[in-house]
Formats: sequence, C-alpha cells, structure tokens
Amino acid sequence: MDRLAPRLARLIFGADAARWLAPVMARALPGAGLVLVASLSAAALGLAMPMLTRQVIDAGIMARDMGALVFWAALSFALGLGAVGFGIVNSMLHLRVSAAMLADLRGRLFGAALARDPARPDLPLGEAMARLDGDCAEIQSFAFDTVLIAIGAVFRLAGGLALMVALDWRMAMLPLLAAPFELWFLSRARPRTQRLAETTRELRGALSTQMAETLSARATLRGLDALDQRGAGFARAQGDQIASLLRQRIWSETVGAVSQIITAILRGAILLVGGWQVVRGEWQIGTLVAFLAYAGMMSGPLRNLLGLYHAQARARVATDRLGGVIDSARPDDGAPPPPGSATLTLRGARAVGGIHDPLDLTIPPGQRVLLDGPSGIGKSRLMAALTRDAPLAEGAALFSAADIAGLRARALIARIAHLAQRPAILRGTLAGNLRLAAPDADDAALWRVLADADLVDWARGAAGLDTPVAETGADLSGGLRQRIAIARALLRPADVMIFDEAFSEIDDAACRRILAAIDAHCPGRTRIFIAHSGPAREGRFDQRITLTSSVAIFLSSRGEAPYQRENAREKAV
Ligand SMILES: Nc1ncnc2c1ncn2[C@@H]1O[C@H](COP(=O)(O)OP(=O)(O)OP(=O)(O)O)[C@@H](O)[C@H]1O
Repeated sequence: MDRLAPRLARLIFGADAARWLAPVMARALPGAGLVLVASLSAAALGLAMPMLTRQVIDAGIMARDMGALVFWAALSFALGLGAVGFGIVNSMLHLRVSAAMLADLRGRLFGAALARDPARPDLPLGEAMARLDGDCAEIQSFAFDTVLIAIGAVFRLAGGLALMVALDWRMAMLPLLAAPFELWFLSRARPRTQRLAETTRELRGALSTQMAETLSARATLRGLDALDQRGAGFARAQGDQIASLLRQRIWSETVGAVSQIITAILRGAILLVGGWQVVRGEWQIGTLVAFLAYAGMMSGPLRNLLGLYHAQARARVATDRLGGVIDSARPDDGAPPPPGSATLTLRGARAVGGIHDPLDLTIPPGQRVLLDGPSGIGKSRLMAALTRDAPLAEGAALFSAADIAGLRARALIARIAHLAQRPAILRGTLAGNLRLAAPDADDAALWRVLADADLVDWARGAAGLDTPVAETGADLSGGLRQRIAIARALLRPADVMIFDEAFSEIDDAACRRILAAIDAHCPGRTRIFIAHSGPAREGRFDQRITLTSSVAIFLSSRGEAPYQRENAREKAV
C-alpha cells in the first residue's frame, strides 16, 4: 500500500500533487479496494443476467421444456434479488469509505490553510472555502466515483466482450472497430474540458468570496444602503457561474453523446446482421437477445471510460488549486526560542509594508515600551515580525540573540503575545473563548483574568463563564471584545505582551484599572504598547520609540501626523 499509493497518485494527479495526496490515498486504498471488490461482484452478477435470459428463452421457451423454464426463471429471479441486496450494501460501503477519504483530504487542506505562511499572499475567505469544499469534493468524486466506476467499466467491457465472443466471435469484433475513432476524439476533446473546468472552479471561488465578504460586512452595507447593490453583484456572479456550468454541461453531454451514437450504430448493426443470422437459422433467438443485451451494456461502461479521461482533466484542475493551498503552508520547523527571560533586538529592521526608516532597538526583559508613529507607517507590521507573522523587508529581529527567522513560530507565540485592535471572538461561550488560550485552565484561573480585564461585574450580570457569545462577538460591544481578548492573553504565560491598539475601544476609567492590574500582576513581562490616544499612552515607559520616515506620509492630516497631535494633547494634560 505504501508504494502503490504514491505511484497511483503520480499517475493520476501528477508528481506535484502526489507529494501531499499520496498519504491520503494510502489511507483510503484499503477501503477503496473493498468497494472495488464489491462493485466488481455486482458487475459480475449483472453480466450473468443476459446469459440466464438466453437460457430461459432457448432452453425453456423455444425448447418447450417447462422444467428448464422454471429452473432458469427461478435462478434469474434469485440472482436479481441478490443483486438488489448487494447494491444496497455496496452503496452504503461506498458512501462510508468515500466520505472518510473526503474528511481526511479536507482535514489535510484545512490544516494547510490554517498554517498559511504570512509571507504568502492571502486567499480571500470565500475562495479558500470554495477550494476546501468544492475542489476536495471534486477529487473525492474522481477517486471514488469515476475511477472505481471506470475499473468496473473495464471489467464489464472485458466480460461483456468475452461473453459476446463466446456467443459469436465474428460479431464481437464490431465493437472493437469503433475504438480507434473514440481514442482520437478523446484526446482532441480533453483540453477544452480542462479549460472549462478551470473557468467553472474560478467562478465558483469568486462567488463564494462575494458571499462571504458581503455577509460579514452586512451591517456596514446596511448603513450605506448598499445591500441591493451587493445583491445585484451577487446575482451577476451567480449568472456567470450558471452560464459557465451550462457550457461545461453542454460540452460533457457532447462528449458523452459520441459514445452513445457509437453504441446506437452498433445496436443497429447487430440487429441487422444478427437478425439475418436468425433468419438463416444460424442463430437462435435467445442468442440475439443476449447479444443485444451485452451490446447495450457496453454503452454505460464505454461512457464511463470516456468520462474518466475527461474527469481526470477536471480533477487535475482541482488538485492544482488545492496544491496552491498546500504550498502556502509554513512548515512547523525551526529552533525553540532560547529559554530564560527575553531580550528583543531589532537591527535595521523594517517589515514588508512598513515605510519607516529601518529601526535599531534593544528591549531588555520586563521593560514598558511605547511604540509610536503615524498611522500606516508600519508599527503593527514590525511587531508582527517578532512572531514571524510578517516577513521583514530588511534587517533582522532577534529573540535573546537568536534570529527570529530561524525560530519555530509556534514556540515563539508561546513567548510573545500580540494583541490586535480587532481581536477574533468566536461563537460559543465566554469560557470557550478564554480557553482558546489555555484549554486546561480551571474556572478560578478564568475568573482571575476576568478580574484583571475588569470583566467580573459584566460576567456576573450575564451568565458567568457560560455567557453565550455570538459569531465574531457581534453581540458584544467593541470594548467588551477587547477586554475578553486581554483576559484571554493574560492566561498565557508569555514573556512579552504587545498591546497593539488593544485598549482603543475601552473607556478610560476601565482602561486605567486594567493597565494597573497588568502592571501589578505581570511586572516581569515586557509590555509594548501601541496607542494613538488614551490611558495606554500614560504612565512610566522605559523607552518611547517613534518610527519616522524619510518617505512622505500621505496619511497625516493638515501636515500633522496623528501621533504628533496626540503628543501635543499629552503635553497639555
Ligand atoms: N499583510 C500585509 N502585507 C503587506 N502589507 C501590509 C500587510 N498588512 C498591512 N500592510 C501594509 O503595511 C503598512 C503598515 O501597516 P501597519 O498596520 O503596520 O501600520 P500601523 O503603523 O500599525 O498603522 P495604524 O496606526 O493605522 O494601525 C500599511 O501600508 C498596510 O497597508
């Protein structure tokens, strides 16, 4: 299995996709083998049927043998019943095994999407979901429906042909004459199948992106009275997608029709030549019936085989799109950050996106630091570089003398907590949101950090730790969301805490209480504050660092950067 899966994956999906698909296929192969055996047995049952019909007609009806008639008819009935039962078992087995493969594949892709390298361009949410859902399903359906059906088809084609040869070998040559034409047609038609699949998958991604973005922005759009506008855009995107699906369907029907036309020609030829044989007395009528049944049976398998080649083209489009997600994942490698207290050092550093002059800086353990600079200059990006969440455009960032670029990101975030202005709050409960940071924290620990974040009264007034929280925390005020995020961060024993506008929506009085609690309970931790205004700028700082830029900063108003206005306000206070 370990060697078969990579080979199969390479053969079907190409060498690139085989890297990540082979393990998934290796896990699915035993189940797929079982489904294959079951479906081949069902096909064998199907193949036996026309032979039994032939016996009923020739040995029973035409020979006027009542005993033989009853025997062959009863056997046909019993096998027919068996085929029904077998079909049900088969379909359940198929669903179970193929759903398990889909779950495995989607799990792998979900993991890769979560581990996206921040240095890589982000995929819009809807596009990512379309890939995780639609493209994974495309591969699952190819592997389980198309490939399995095609193997069954080869079996039925070969079996049917063999039985036709047994009935009359000269007549059995007829289906073979059509093969070269079909192969030629297949290879000519395939590139168009691939192109159409690419367009359809892209349009599907665009539609999901529109949907996700519009739904998540509906409050803003309502305020702008722009819901109809977005609705019309969505309708247009749906129209484009339907048109593309129709083009794809017309093409696949055209491709499929070719095999049906060939089968119809074959049937006509068999009827004519076989009928002539019966007239001449060389064939019995049961033989003609059985021959016709086999020729009819070939149409499905032929169509499946024809479909296989083209379905592979579509599956390759899906694997390419999924390959993009896999490749964007950052490997979880690197050295652990040095133990002991953390000294942060920046040497001529600037993160991608930032426009400030390169920064040299050392922050010894436990310092309180204010990082200042006009909006958009790159404060957040520079801090994100400390956890490898933003790549550096120049310079270096060091964690206790170790270059951060070589440190394991997961280990780094255990030491550096970076709180953003708009924290992510998930649907569930207050406790569930807090325990994202520390799954094993007991209730007492949760209440302690709630106290630090000045949330105890609010939580008691609601349903305590079980207070329900809506998706994105939409039922909470901005200040509550920020306070929950602060409480959550305090659950982690980080050496460095970066408060990146993390207090911007909290009222000044509460903000001062929270800051005092943080200073009292985390005196040994390095605390870096970014704040354009408010109490987060107050108090004693060991360092005040101001990012400046020799590039003109277009975001300043009336020639004054916001932080300069704020500094002026501070002086006035
Ligand atoms: N993922 C990203 N990739 C590249 N550039 C980015 C990315 N995220 C933000 N930027 C850009 O980096 C620049 C600096 O953004 P950043 O958020 O660091 O500024 P800031 O100084 O923190 O501003 P503010 O005070 O308004 O929060 C901006 O021009 C922004 O558009």
